[in-house]
Amino acid sequence: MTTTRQEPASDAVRLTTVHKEYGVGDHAVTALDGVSIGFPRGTFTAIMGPSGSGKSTLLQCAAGLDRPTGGRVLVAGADIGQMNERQRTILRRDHIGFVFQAYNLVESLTAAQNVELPSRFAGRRVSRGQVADALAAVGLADRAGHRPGELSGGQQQRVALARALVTRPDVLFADEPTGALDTVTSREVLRTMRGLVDEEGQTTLMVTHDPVAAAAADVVVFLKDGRITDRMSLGRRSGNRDAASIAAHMARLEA
Ligand SMILES: Nc1ncnc2c1ncn2[C@@H]1O[C@H](COP(=O)(O)OP(=O)(O)OP(=O)(O)O)[C@@H](O)[C@H]1O
Repeated sequence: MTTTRQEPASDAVRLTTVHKEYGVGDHAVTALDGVSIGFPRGTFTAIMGPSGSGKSTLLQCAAGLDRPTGGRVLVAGADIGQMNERQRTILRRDHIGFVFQAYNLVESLTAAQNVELPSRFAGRRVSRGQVADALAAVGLADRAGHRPGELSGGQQQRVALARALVTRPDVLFADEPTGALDTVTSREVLRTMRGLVDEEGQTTLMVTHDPVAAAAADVVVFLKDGRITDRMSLGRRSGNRDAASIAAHMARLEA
């Protein structure tokens, strides 16, 4: 594909003047209005913005779950706009991991079986060793045989993380991964996600409403009315101070 040559080598995902409209005519809603941004490999980006600003739409377009109405999305060097539905499904299976607010674990299966099952359904076998490695990477090596009902909310979300990471995806997409968790378990999941970036170089994109969650990232991107308004680089993280600046920035956007 000739388009791949234009992708900077360091970006795992790149959006170029991406537009997304829902509906037509009088009912048309512009969810993304010319968004251009690259997500460098090995970095953790948080996407924030007021309700309806286009965060989930950006995530869905960047992950190949939805198609933009205009512009271009490159994931792992491939142009999503040039792909049919089947090719996008394969791209998601082989290159992308997802975590959502709801863990969506199967209650009757063990943690290890939950990690293994979706890949097998998608036609991609993962070995026992890969499952064990994924559980170890999220700090749950000793919980492989436990069922979801025997795990805390934070541990269940970490099983969902292991499930997303077992195929070693190029990019992990997380939509409000701590939205259903209390402060303590939320911190535990964020620490795990941060560790995966630092130790495994896991490129991660996370949508969140929570400034504390966003402070775990390297960069916070702010959206308003479908446009990127700002980008805050957190450099060496300083926890609460970053969360306070992020919250102040959000308050200005929502004013
Ligand atoms: N399937 C859809 N059909 C029509 N309009 C949609 C659809 N999905 C999103 N929208 C609209 O697109 C805009 C952006 O929505 P999006 O869900 O991306 O925002 P968000 O920032 O994630 O919001 P929230 O924080 O409330 O989840 C909103 O105006 C929303 O109403």
